Amino acid sequence: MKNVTELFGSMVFNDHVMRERLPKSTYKALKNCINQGISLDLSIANIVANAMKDWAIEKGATHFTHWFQPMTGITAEKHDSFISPTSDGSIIMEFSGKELIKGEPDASSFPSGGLRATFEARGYTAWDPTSFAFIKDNTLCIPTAFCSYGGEALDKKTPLLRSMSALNKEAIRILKLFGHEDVEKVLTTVGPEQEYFLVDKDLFAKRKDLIFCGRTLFGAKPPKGQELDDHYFGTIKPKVAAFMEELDEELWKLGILAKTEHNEVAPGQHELAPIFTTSNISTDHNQLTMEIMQKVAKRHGLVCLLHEKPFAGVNGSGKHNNWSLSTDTGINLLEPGKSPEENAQFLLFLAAVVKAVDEYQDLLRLSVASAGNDHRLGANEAPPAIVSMFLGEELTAILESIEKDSSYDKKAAAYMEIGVDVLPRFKKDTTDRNRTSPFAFTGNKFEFRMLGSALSISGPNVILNTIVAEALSCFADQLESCDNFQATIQSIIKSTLQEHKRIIFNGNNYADAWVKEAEHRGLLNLKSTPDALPYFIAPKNIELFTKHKIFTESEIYSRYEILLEGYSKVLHIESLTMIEMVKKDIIPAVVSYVDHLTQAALHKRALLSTTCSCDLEEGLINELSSLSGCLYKKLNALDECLISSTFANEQEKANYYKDSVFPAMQELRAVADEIETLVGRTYWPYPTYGDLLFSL
Ligand SMILES: NC(=O)CC[C@H](N)C(=O)O
Repeated sequence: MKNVTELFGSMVFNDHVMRERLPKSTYKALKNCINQGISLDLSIANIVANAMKDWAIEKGATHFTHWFQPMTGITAEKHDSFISPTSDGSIIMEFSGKELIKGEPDASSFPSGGLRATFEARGYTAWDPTSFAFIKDNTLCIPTAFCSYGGEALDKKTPLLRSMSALNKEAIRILKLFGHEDVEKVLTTVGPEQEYFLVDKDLFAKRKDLIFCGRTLFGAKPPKGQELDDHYFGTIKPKVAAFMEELDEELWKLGILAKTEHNEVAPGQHELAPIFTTSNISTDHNQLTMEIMQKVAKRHGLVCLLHEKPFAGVNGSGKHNNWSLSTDTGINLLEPGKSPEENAQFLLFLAAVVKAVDEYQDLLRLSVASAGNDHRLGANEAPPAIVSMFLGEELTAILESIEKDSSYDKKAAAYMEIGVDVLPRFKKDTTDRNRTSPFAFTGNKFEFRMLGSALSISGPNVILNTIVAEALSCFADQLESCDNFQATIQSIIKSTLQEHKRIIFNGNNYADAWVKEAEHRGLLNLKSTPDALPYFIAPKNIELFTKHKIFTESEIYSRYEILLEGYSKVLHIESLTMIEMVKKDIIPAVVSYVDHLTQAALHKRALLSTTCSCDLEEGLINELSSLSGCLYKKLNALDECLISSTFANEQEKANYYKDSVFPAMQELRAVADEIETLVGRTYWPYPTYGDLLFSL
């Protein structure tokens, strides 16, 4: 029996360890820097670094690294040992404050989107003391931000921290008006539900598409998929349970709040949900969770697929981002209150989210845009590409009553004397969860469901924090200069509803009627990544980001370029993989099988002359010959698509991949999948969908 309380955080230089190991004054100074966001004095950093090193060495560490999140969407690390030579030929183990605070990795091979000239290859990593250092693979990892020589953010952490501080600033303005003088900080919190697939390692190794692209590029539909709904919450198979047990242990050691695990809807699909924590730590933890899932899976003879749509025809994998706001005094600002005054505050924050989501639906959409997620959105329990909000019937009715100046219900009358007469008291929303909604209110938080499973949660949370900060800032401007606080709140909520209620939709987001209705309401329907990304550089969005100091204009352009480039590159790699699979494996398989059938027919004929029927062989030979002719044509068409012309810019290139390359890939796949259904098992070069999905 493991002692989970002892295990938990045992590899983290957390607050508990700091208090234990640092001199009181150093601890206090460090905490002060963390809380106030000010930089650490070198003399203090030296003491912290030394204590960290001693602690890490005791735990078996030999190296340290600045652990950062470049714009690849994954993490990066460069290990340095603690050794330092002495004059007598031996070594001592050293780690200085300077090494803790700042690193200078060569940044030249990370995507920078033009932010870093090649002659300025250096980048800086700077310690983020709001996220604890930890030990992974005998290396002390120091969470850091990563920026260019000129100071521009080259990573995913820096903008997230900036967005958290923007939201803090604006939320505090509002809270002061409500009399919360004791609140010093408002933090955004996130709990990301991580979905993933597990497949057998040996089967994985036989599929180039899984190896190179993380998803199947071919595969005929198996006789059984998820039709019977028998996998969702089903008994966890022993092999998977053993994986989950070790995964939990590894995550707990790193202080990751792994809480819930279950089988998901698709066969072979699972989910791990942590307890929420501040957005910054949650983002670090989610990156670690994805990394450790993949490592632990290998130790169990499995491969963990984080792709958003590894298999066509069954559910994809998402990462539902449960987002909320809370104060350092412990108030969840998205929790409906018990009194009308509390509800006035709640409804104001809610209105800010409504305004934010409607005004910046383009940014929310593009924050989840990737080649992988394009396959997922709009089907199999994943939300569609049209951003809308689900508030549930009760909350919607309350907001409507405010908008129309009508009483919500009779019970509300009891609270009229308080002066916020149409801001009634109400219970937590109890309506059913709507799985098709991209952005659903779930009682005391919003579940942003559009995120794909492989995505760093940084991007979507940067957007969420920033757009809500902007809405709160508008409200604060009005409230700070008004004469009648309560009347102004009411009018803000009312006008917000009038202007933005088009974004609220509680119905079925999959229905064709919704697509039409959404269009009628003027909502965006950005179906693909290249359709969504240009909104990054829309003037209103540049203004938003620069106003709140989230991104400079050049940082915005760099991200836009990187994302576009990433999209085209993924499709290019997928196309090349398809071509290789068809040429090297699928064609030889069909040819052999047809030859086998031909030989069989010839042998029959030789033995029994014309009396024997060769209908089966002839039928299959004919069918396969015609399909393989078609396959060859589609293969050449895709091949030709890739001998591309030059493009004026990355947008044009991404559009080309979407409009020309992608359809050619789909057409090639369709023919190959049909061929797969006809070719004998021993001839087919790959494990089938049935093998992959039901192997554990
Ligand atoms: N049951 C569920 O929550 C399914 C979610 C779904 N897998 C998605 O892609 O978002």
